Amino acid sequence: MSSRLRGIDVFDLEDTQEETYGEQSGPASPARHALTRLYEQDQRQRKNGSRVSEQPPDPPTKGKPRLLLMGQRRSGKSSIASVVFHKLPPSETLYLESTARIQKDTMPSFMDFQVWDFPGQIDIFDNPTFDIDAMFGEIGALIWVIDAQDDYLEAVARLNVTILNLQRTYPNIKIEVFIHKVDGLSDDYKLDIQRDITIRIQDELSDHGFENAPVTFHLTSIYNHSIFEAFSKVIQKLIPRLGILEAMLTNLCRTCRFEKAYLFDVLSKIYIATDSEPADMASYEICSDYIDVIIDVTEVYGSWPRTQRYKDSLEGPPWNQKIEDQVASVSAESCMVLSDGNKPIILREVDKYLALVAIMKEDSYDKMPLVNMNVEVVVQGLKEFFEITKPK
Ligand SMILES: Nc1nc2c(ncn2[C@@H]2O[C@H](COP(=O)(O)OP(=O)(O)OP(=O)(O)O)[C@@H](O)[C@H]2O)c(=O)[nH]1
Repeated sequence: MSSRLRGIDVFDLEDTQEETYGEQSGPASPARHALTRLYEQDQRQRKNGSRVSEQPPDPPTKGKPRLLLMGQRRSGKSSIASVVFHKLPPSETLYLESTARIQKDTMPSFMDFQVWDFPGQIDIFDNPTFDIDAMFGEIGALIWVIDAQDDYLEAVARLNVTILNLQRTYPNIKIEVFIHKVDGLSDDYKLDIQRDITIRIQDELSDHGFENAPVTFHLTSIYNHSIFEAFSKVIQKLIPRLGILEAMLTNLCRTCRFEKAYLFDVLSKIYIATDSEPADMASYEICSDYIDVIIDVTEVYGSWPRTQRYKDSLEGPPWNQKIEDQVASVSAESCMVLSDGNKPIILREVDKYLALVAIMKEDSYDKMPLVNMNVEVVVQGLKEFFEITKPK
């Protein structure tokens, strides 16, 4: 087993005896077990040149996973894509023009997915020029956007036709219904709409013999974090072995006494995993806003590349060690702590796309060196996870 993987051992703040890296003597955590199994499986696979599969994940996709945004005209598809993936301020979506042709966007992110924005007026099943197989063959998820502030009966009817057409040939396609523009609607009204739409879709599907079609509903708006939360849930379904990531974060929270930890895709601010405590909007918002603070600060002050001379002086006497061996985090500049009230927040870059953000409890602050060490160990584990699970 590689030393890096062995480093998945984390150090409990309760037990300050265990402050050195090394073999863990006590019982291993579920995350460690899972990652070890995954690692060994990967080693076997490399040796045999074949895939050894204990629990087969979703069928591998050849290209980049694709998210298709569909729905009626003016339902808000382009606004969603622009706000989430291009940082357009929500108020500026008022000036977006209607989409005339399919917009294909490749998102540079930890999993390099594509977002296709369909014009509302197109009915792909009515139009023989569309190659349905090329479109849906390697799809990650179909996101159907319904304008909750408008009459939605026609949108629901079109969605039903689409699901029925797809279920016969592509039964595994994940269908995500965004009941959108719910800002300004009362909580009771939102839930009434969601219930009504859900019943209409499920009744239609069961009339045609599809009882358990994979359809999920989300209440969304571009004017708050709900759209990011919904995309997070959609993307998480595309991550193979998400449970391992969640177990690693849960373990980190337990050992460092963090209240909540999120693994973020920094560009889109979608969170791709969190610990097992229930995710609440407030903690997501504060962690996501904190990423903005860090990005803004970096934009103002720039990153801080060390000159070779400075590096040589740091690595020389009295330390006589490589910088990487001297600090807990190689990219120490992105490891910062801010205090929000009495709860510090820690952000640690994982790679150029991902960052780990956690809300700490008050009393964990005085054990910062140990916290840093645990975070570093988990970050190395995360890197290893993505190395092993990335499509080959
Ligand atoms: N209140 C509110 N308005 C929204 C929201 N999302 C989008 N809109 C508005 O809805 C209008 C239509 O948005 P678009 O993104 O152009 O809709 P579209 O689905 O791409 O439309 P087509 O390109 O014609 O298919 C714009 O004026 C947006 O500002 C939302 O969450 N809440």
